Amino acid sequence: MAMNKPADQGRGGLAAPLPEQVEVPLDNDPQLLRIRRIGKKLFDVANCVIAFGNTIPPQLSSDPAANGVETAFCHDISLSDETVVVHDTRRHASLALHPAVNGAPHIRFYASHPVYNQDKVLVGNLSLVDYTPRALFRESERQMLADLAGLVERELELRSVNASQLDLQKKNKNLRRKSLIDPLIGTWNRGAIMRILTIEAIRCDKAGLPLSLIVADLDYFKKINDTYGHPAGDAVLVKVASRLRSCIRPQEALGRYGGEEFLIVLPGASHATAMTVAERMRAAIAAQPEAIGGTNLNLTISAGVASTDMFPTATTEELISRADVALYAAKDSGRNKVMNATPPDSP
Ligand SMILES: Nc1nc2c(ncn2[C@@H]2O[C@H](COP(=O)(O)OP(=O)(O)OP(=O)(O)O)[C@@H](O)[C@H]2O)c(=O)[nH]1
Repeated sequence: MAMNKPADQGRGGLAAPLPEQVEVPLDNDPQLLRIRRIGKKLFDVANCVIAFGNTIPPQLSSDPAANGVETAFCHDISLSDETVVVHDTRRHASLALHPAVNGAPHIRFYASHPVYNQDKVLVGNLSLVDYTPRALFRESERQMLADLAGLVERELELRSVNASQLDLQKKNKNLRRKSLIDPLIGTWNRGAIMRILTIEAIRCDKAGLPLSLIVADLDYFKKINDTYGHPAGDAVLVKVASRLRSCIRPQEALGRYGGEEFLIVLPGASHATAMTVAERMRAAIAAQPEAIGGTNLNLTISAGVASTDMFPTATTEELISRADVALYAAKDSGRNKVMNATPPDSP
């Protein structure tokens, strides 16, 4: 019997402890199944098994190329960092005692080659199993077995690269999201809402649709801060943002334009529609007091509305400043009001 290294330990008696966190593929990974099928055909053996250090052996695999008993047998043998060839298992000290050797399906031949991950950590073995002993396992066959194990390693590497890429994409997405969202109230921040306004203005212009915007501002907010403290003021901003958000549709956007000033972009909305939305917002805030830190606070907003159907040639900046003028008119006329920006000669 020629053998490079005795496969004489059960899974519980590994010579070297397995790394805890080794990424291992699933047993029914299609790429690995393909490699196993090639191995089976190439070496004309009963089975080609890829056993990973920390996977549970699939006793009943759905894979037609796999045989549960042989797979379990290969999982029972400790990982080896060298090529192992057992020409006849009946003559091997410990394998001869294995139930799959001294009983059905009477495994007689076993060969394996180590599989490393990209960190050069031993993670598994690619093994061949057959029912008849083999007198010979040539050097060229050892080389082919090593090449096959190399294909498995390549798969692991690809898998790891894909996972890192996905992770990076996720992180980028989160970072991008963070750069667009106001950290306190969770609406678009000023930069993001301005970008949305620019994009929507171009889109509506091309489509021949109107575009409206609302600038809404909390009334007497300084008094809330002064009376109840800045954290209470922050809580008010969060609640108000939530009520405003409930008044708009998904294709409309709410952003924090300044401290307690909100910009709402309404693509496709006419001036009349925008006035209705702004009035709905005003009513939603004034409808009932907000409980902040055990105190019921009566809140109101004032709002100014400007639309391209009233100012067809206005730039987005001009529209905002028109809405701002209307907002201050609403403040001047007593607050808790909505005012519209109209051209000087309109009724
Ligand atoms: N708590 C809190 N306060 C803020 C924040 N940003 C701005 N403010 C405060 O908002 C207040 C705005 O005050 P003013 O501009 O006088 O407005 P106002 O008191 O609402 O008065 P009117 O708008 O005229 O009704 C200031 O006290 C700012 O410090 C914030 O993020 N959190």
